[in-house]
This record gives sequence, C-alpha cells and structure tokens, in this order.
Amino acid sequence: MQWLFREDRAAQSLLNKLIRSNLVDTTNQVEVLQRDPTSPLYSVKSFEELRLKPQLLQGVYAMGFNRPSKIQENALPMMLAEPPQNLIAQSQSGTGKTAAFVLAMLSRVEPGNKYPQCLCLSPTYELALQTGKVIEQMGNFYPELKLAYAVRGNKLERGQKISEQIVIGTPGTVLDWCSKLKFIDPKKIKVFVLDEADVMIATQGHQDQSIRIQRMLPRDCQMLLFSATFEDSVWKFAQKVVPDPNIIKLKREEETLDTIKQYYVLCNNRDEKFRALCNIYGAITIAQAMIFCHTRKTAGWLAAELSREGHQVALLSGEMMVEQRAAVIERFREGKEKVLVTTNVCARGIDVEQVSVVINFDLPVDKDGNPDNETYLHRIGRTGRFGKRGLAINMVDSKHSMNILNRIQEHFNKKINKLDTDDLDEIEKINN
Ligand SMILES: Nc1ncnc2c1ncn2[C@@H]1O[C@H](COP(=O)(O)OP(=O)(O)OP(=O)(O)O)[C@@H](O)[C@H]1O
Repeated sequence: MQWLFREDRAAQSLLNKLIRSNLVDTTNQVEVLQRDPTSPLYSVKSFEELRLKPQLLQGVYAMGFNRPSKIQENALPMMLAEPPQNLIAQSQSGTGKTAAFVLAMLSRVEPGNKYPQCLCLSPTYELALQTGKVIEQMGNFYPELKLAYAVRGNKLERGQKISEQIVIGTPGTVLDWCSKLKFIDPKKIKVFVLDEADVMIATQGHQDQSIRIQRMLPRDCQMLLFSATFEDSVWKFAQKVVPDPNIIKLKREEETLDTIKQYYVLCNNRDEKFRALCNIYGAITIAQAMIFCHTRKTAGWLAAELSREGHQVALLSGEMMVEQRAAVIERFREGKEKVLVTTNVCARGIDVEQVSVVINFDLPVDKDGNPDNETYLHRIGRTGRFGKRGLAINMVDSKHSMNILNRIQEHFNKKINKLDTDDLDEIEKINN
C-alpha cells in the first residue's frame, strides 16, 4: 500500500464512496479495547436502543438503514455515552463509519445554539463534500440544524462568525477559520472528528494542521478518529490526537485463494499475450473479466485491440477524473461492458461481484520490481468471493516475469499451473 501516491489514496477513497451502493457486510469479529475495562461493554442491535432524537431516527430510516452495521453496534453506544468518550475506530471502507460519526455529531448538537459545536476534518475537498452530503441526508428532518463547509474557495467576509452548528472541512481551511480568521471559536467545539486518518496523514501538511487544530479545542471535547487501515504511522497519529481513547477494530475479511483456479500462460512478447487472450476468449464463456496491466499505455493499447476484435471493453485509466472513473465502474457493474481493462492504481479496492475471471496481463510488481503479493491476492481474491469459484490467468512473457510468478507461488505456497492456449480443449476444461 505504501507505494501508492498520496493523491491515489484520496482518489481511491472518493471512488469507493461514489460507487458504493451498500454496506460492506462482514462476518469478522469486532475487537474492542475500553479505556475503562471495568465499565460494562454494551452493543446495540437496533437504532431504537440508542434513544436517538426522533428527527434523527427518522433520518436514519429514511436512508434505508434498518439496523446498525457491525462497527456501528459497538461504536455508537460508546460515542453517545455520557459523559462523552473518545474513540479510535478502524474498519475497512464501506462498513458504516461515516454514518456512525455523523449520527454522533447530530446527536450532540444543540440546534438552538447558533455557533459551531461539531468539527469534522476530511483529507480532501471532494471527500468533505461527500461526508457533508451524509450529514445533510441524515439531518433531513432536523431543519434548524445547519452545516458549513470549510473548504478552499468558500470565502467569508472578515470578522464574520459562523452560525452553523456543524463545520466540515479540510485541515488547512479549518485551521485558518479557527485561528487566523476566527470564524470559528474552537473553545466551543464539543465533538471533533478526524475522518480517513490514513488518507489524512498521507497528505503533506495535514497531520501537523490537524494536530494544531486539536490543540485549540477544549479538554473535554469529544475526539473521534476513523481510519480504514491502521499502519504504525496512523496509529501514532491517532494516539497523538485522541487522548484516553476507546479503541474499536474490525478485521478485514480474509481473502483467500482457495476457491480460485490459477493458471499461467507462457508467451514471448506483448502481441503473443494478446493472441493468447483472444484464444481464451474464443474457447470459454466469460461473464465478466477484469484485465490488469502495469502501465496506462499498455492498458490503452490492449483496450483498443480488444475493441477491434469486437469485445465490449471499458477502460479505467489514471488520467481520468474520479467521477469519470466512477461512471466507468458503474457501467461495468451494470454489465454494459463485459471486459474492464485497468491498471492497478485505478482498480485497487473496487469490488465487482460478478467478475468471474481475472487476467493479469502484467504481473503485479512494486516500485522496485519485486512481486507485489498483496496486490496479487487483492486482484484475484475477489473472483472467489462468496464461495463462488473463480479463475485467474497470469500472462508471463519473460524470464523476469516467470521469476516473479515463481516467487508469488512460493509466497502463497500454491502451485499455479501452466495453460497452453493453443490447446482449446484444455482451455475449455479449466472453465468447468
Ligand atoms: N446501518 C446501515 N444499514 C444500511 N446501510 C448502511 C448502514 N450504515 C451505512 N450504510 C450505507 O453503507 C455504505 C457505506 O457506509 P459508510 O460510507 O458509512 O462507510 P465507511 O466505513 O464510512 O466507508 P469509508 O471508509 O469509505 O468512509 C453507505 O452507502 C451507507 O449509506
């Protein structure tokens, strides 16, 4: 993950939000570490148990939420407890973190007080807008509650004071609004949320700005930090900005290669790889496939060649705007195209359940040219989801890439069989 550029992390996160239509369901257990281990630990199975204000409960149901997600079950009672408690929570993207802290902010606000009481930091302008949308939706039946966006371009007159009760923004602008411009009185903030902490610290300057903002807040302000991942650096940052925290972790669903048939095809060059790919397509019925290339250039070339052969191809490429990428993925999901050609950077973390075949047109390597096992698992692990059998085909075109493949086999202790794409009978067999 480290080699991803920081813009990619923010873009990836936004992309996931734009294309996500449901909660990511997980069967994994939640790990809870309480600040005070003697206090009773409780979780809720329904939103009613939380005794939310009726307007909020209405908002929650209007969004189609029937019951709390796994992370919400544990996080919500902690966040809503009296006196307020601090929380550091980690769970994979799509598990309901945003909805959880939005509910916490909305519950704590006193709408009669016309000044900012909740402050939420997002790593980018776009992510701030996305979270803002959730606040607006959930607060839909709470008309007296207002939201301000502290993001670039949102210019206020000097000397002005903000009357909105919730402020969401990026660290730079929020810092200016709290200190230099004094639009916000940080001493009146009751809830401070740091969203997407992992993306935040990957962005230059954000970490320091967040810490400076946090220092201006009152001691009894409730601090909440959320992250999809918990590398050491995130963890260190989290501890710096959230004193005496409760901690909740939800492990990612383990991906496995057990239900996936893996093959490799030996070729001499790019054109041969393309021919082999066409042979595979000629021999087996593929519902939908994702094809990964190492560079944008190869991805573009391959998409054009496949279209020329009559395939309906979608191309997901790095130079596209995030919204364009989301549109491409949406179309692919709907089955409008059967093949999605992409580079890794674009497609990391994107789930398309109906993909039955993954083709590594180029094997995944890190920036030093070593096998990127994590990405390999991520790419093809998806095909075997939900007990369905999947098929992964790796294209090998040099001694070097054979070496990479061998190291991948060793890493997973799994044999990847050779496939002869000139032998159509053999290809047919792999699909059964
Ligand atoms: N209790 C719930 N019941 C049904 N759907 C929910 C529930 N909570 C959240 N969702 C929906 O699930 C999706 C993912 O939720 P959310 O955006 O809160 O996840 P997240 O963990 O914050 O993801 P990210 O890490 O990307 O911010 C959203 O479409 C949201 O509306």
